[in-house]
Amino acid sequence: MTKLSVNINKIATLRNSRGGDVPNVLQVAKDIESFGAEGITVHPRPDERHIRYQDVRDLSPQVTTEFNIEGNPIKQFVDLVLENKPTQVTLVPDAEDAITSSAGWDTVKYKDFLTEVIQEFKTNGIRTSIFVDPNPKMVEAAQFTGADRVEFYTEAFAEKYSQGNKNGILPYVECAKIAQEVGLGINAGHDLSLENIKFFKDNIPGLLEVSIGHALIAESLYQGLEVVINKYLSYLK
Ligand SMILES: CC(=O)[C@@H](O)[C@H](O)COP(=O)(O)O
Ligand SMILES: NCC(=O)COP(=O)(O)O
Repeated sequence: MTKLSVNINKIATLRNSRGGDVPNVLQVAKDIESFGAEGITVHPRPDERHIRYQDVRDLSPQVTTEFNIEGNPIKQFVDLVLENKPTQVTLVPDAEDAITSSAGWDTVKYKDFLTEVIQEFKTNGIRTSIFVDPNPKMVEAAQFTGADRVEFYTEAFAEKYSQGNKNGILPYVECAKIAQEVGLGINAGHDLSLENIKFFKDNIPGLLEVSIGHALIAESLYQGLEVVINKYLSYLK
């Protein structure tokens, strides 16, 4: 059984575009949970272009499923996570001006840094996961940071799959084996969608959790559009 954690960054993007409170991020998170999702993921970025630090504070006491906070562990992020004590923190090495996450950690080069931050989170009872490319060397070295899990960066798989190339799964299969051998739990995310999720899940043994945002929100828009348009039409008759 793989848990679905819904990334609600895009809900915050929509809200921020008008400066008001529609849609209400907290209410959407509660609804997502009531529809059966097993977790809520947020990825506050330093410019707060979508999820704001205050959203994290508001969500933290209200999320009743697994709360996963993702981000680059700069001081203000570490403080935010420690203040809110989510179920899981996922460390992502993204640049401040990154449009979205675009690479996993170099777990060899940043071993000491990651070990230190992870230790602090674990001491505070927070499960830790580190975002990694499907690179055997990086997954192997992740065990020495003390992380509980790795999150496979699935963009490369998703891109190949959308072009009809199913071989993009192979590095992930190899890395999943390594992760299991060295005792790391397996999460995955980035560009997973209704199109590719079943194939990914069926090929990755021990997949504990996926976090999905961009495609899931776009798919929800498409699948909800007809219902909503028909409601408007009925009121306009
Ligand atoms: C860690 C990761 O894979 C990201 O996909 C993510 O959390 C999405 O971030 P944005 O919503 O800022 O693109
Ligand atoms: N960790 C990945 C995530 O939270 C969502 O990524 P995406 O589905 O928005 O690409």
